[in-house]
Amino acid sequence: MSIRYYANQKGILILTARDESKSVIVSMFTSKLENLLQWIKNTSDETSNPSSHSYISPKITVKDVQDFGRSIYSSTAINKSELLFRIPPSFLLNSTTVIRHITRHNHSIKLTNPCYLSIFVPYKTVSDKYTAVYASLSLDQLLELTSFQLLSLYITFETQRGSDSFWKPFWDMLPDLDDLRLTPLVWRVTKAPQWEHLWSLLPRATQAHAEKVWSRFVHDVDVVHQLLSTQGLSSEEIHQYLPQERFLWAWMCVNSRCLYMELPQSKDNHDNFTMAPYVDFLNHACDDQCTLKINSIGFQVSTTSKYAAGDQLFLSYGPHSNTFLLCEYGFVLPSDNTWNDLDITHIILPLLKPKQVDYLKDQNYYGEYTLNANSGISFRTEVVLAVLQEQTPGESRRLNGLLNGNMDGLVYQKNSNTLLKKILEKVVYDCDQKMKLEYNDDIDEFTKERKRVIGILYRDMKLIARTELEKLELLT
Ligand SMILES: C[S@@+](CC[C@H](N)C(=O)[O-])C[C@H]1O[C@@H](n2cnc3c(N)ncnc32)[C@H](O)[C@@H]1O
Repeated sequence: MSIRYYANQKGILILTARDESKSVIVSMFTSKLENLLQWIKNTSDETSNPSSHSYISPKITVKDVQDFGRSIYSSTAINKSELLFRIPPSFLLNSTTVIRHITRHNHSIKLTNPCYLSIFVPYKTVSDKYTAVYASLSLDQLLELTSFQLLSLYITFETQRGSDSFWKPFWDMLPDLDDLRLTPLVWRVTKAPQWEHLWSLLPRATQAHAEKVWSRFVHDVDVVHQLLSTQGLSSEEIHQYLPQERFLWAWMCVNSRCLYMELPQSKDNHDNFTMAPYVDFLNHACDDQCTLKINSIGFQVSTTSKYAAGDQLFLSYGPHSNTFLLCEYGFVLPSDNTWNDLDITHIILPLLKPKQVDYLKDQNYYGEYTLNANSGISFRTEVVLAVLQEQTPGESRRLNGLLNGNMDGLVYQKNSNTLLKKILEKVVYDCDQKMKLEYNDDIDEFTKERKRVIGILYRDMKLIARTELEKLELLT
């Protein structure tokens, strides 16, 4: 249970705590935040020894608000291009720092790469059953894990080490699993009430994305379990060291809070990320409102626009549709997500004849037929609508002209528009049935919320279909 502040329309924060128990929760939040600041040796003077101190602008504050969770607000006006945070490398959680901390417990490993040696680790460390596992792991075994697997394993272990973990102040400010309750992966792993039904209600494209997240998670669980079994742990012990819900929570914290950062020892781009205390309180908005810079003195965030006192500060996590945001982060933008798209692949594929399928596969245009909220139909969609008009597409000069960019495709437009109109009318009809979920009255609060976001996804899809239909009507 966490206390919330409610932002009114002007973004002014109103604390709703009235009774004493709620005030206790508020003061716990404040003291955990202070611990975090103390731990990262915060200074509000950006000139003082930047290589070891974190800088947190004195013009910002963290609040826990409804619908957003912990969020960063300006406490006074902030200009464009002002530095907001600088977190030094030793306080960033990524595969470099984790390997440095883990190998501290294994005296036979000598790290030589300078990227590890500049990381601060406490001289005194407490030994326990978790550090005994660290001590048994070789550097090769650690380097074989993806950053994702390594960080999820480490967070799961370290959070069970309580105050003996160097990172405790950071763990204490991570969200609860309940805060991530809208994520389909979380419903599925925790077997939430009606999860199978909820899963079946998801739009196809969202369901497909949620399946991919599930497969990634299951794969990571398998890899980490296998690693621990090679260290001599029985399967019962593995479940004690890595309780499923705690691992899920750690995995979701990594997934929803990782920021791109190139790391010297990473095997591929997926490993290039870090978690950054305090910076990770920034919520997402479509427009890029902050900019990131990474160098030897750490991870730095500056503003790209002005803020008035009381504004919430945002960072764009990337060009993400609501499907992506829900599956990966556990939230949706209720309106104006310019990256939303409508996937009509499942309606188009059954219309294709074998020769058309072969042609599309040959040309790498098979599947992923979408319309975007802003830019309308994608080129892939335009191509497939043209291919549907060709009996022997491989022999069509006009089709090849369209694909090579030598022809504008006008010759196909009339029939493409007629077919697209029928498809979009079907989408609108289907969405009309499902959008009502946004206003469901399920008696279980969490199920109600989950259904509400599914309803929003259908509303998003209908909006794109209707906008495109209006454009088509103007053309006829
Ligand atoms: C990097 S964290 C941001 C801090 C987070 N609010 C917290 O309480 O710790 C990312 C998480 O914040 C929440 N979040 C981010 N942007 C949001 C938004 N625009 N609306 C609602 N929730 C958002 C989601 O739960 C997401 O998984």
